[in-house]
Amino acid sequence: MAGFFKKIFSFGREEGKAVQAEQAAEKGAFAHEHRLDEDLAAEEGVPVAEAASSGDTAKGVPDFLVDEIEDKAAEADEIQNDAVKPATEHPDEAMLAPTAVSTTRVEQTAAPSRSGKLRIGAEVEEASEETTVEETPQQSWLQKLRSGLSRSSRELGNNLSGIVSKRKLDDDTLQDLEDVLLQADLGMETTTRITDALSASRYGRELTEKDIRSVMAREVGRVLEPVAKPLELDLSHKPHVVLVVGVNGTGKTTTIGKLAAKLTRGGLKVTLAAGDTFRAAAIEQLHIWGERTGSEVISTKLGADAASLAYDAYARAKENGSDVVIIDTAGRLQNKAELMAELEKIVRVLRKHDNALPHTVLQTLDATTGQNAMNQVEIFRNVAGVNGLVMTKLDGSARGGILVAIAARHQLPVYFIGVGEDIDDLEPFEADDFANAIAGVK
Ligand SMILES: Nc1nc2c(ncn2[C@@H]2O[C@H](COP(=O)(O)OP(=O)(O)OP(=O)(O)O)[C@@H](O)[C@H]2O)c(=O)[nH]1
Repeated sequence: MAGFFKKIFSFGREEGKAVQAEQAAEKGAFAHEHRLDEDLAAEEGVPVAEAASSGDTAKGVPDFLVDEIEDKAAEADEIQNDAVKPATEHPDEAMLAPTAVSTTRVEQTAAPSRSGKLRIGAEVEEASEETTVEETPQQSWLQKLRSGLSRSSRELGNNLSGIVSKRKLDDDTLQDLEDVLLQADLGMETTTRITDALSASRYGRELTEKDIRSVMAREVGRVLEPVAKPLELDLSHKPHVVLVVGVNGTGKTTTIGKLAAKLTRGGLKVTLAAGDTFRAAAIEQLHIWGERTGSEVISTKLGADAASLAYDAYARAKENGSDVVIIDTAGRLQNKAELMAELEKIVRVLRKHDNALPHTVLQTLDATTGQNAMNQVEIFRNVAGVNGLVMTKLDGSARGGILVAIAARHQLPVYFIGVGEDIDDLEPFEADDFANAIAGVK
């Protein structure tokens, strides 16, 4: 037995150990029957030219992505056992009429009232609450990140050793290096930064793999540093509304659960809205997260209007005094145009309450999908006004280079990374740790 101090308002990586025993018991409760190995994001390399010839039906959405999501929706429909009904289209007035909303009410321990701005990921307060939870040896999040990114780093190493063996840095070496860095999904901007920095300091001199890795870590760190920001919740407009969007299977619901756990442990009152009305399992999954985190869950029947549910959830969260309401959304509908229309509608309808809603639009990206994640950001940013990212599955066979390319292109804050399926596996994003892991620098 080992006692330790539980940090109540830290929202960081230290707290959370106190629920390990509970997690262990609950682990496995999630069937994950909807694991989407073949989600849209896995389909990489769709030629833009080929796709450009198809019709575009959603505002600001490249045609090839319309096709991709439509294809995935068709595939998913075949394998899905859920009895899916089409989302009903309501005129706005009808939509705002009361709907059959169900809630899971959960006993919450009395939480201190919070106000002002809170940074999620930073320590806010520490309490000396002794716990008696057995500490089980666990991989640290950094180990998980490193092992997740080891594939990227190992591939890079193999390619680099071919380039640098007994060669002085010349134009050919720089060209080879550029190819290797682009293959690692780092994107042209960051690749050029790295080759320019090496050229400036080592042109004509012998170059080792270690030299390249250390310049790479430094330059990637510089690209990531501006986007590594903690999520800020402004509780002056209680509840702070977080809309979570992303392609199916990228980890929206799981991330919502993990985030709710951080917030409730920090003394905040959270309401969850099951806005993925397309899939019964998603609604069920959110209810389980609600129970685990002591959050009230607002849901409705399968196939019901998601915008209406979001509208009702906000009203309920205001009524129940929530600090934060987190809204799940579908990652897939019958087709891509519908998905985009639904997201636009959720935003439009939420704004009937308050034009500033939603305050935060988080997009989840699956780190194992590589280049396609860039396309996903382009789409969801246009349609849903994404203003922050979470990269999930960095513990898996991650292809983390794309996060660097996305940071360089979009400069959207990366609030968290997902490093596992457990409740504690959501970590604040830290630029240097990530840069070192991807460059394979200790
Ligand atoms: N290894 C790992 N798995 C994760 C992580 N985040 C989510 N997952 C898993 O990824 C799968 C999909 O996660 P969900 O949260 O259901 O994804 P979603 O985006 O809500 O999917 P839809 O409801 O289909 O739109 C589940 O099996 C999760 O447990 C992570 O950081 N690491």
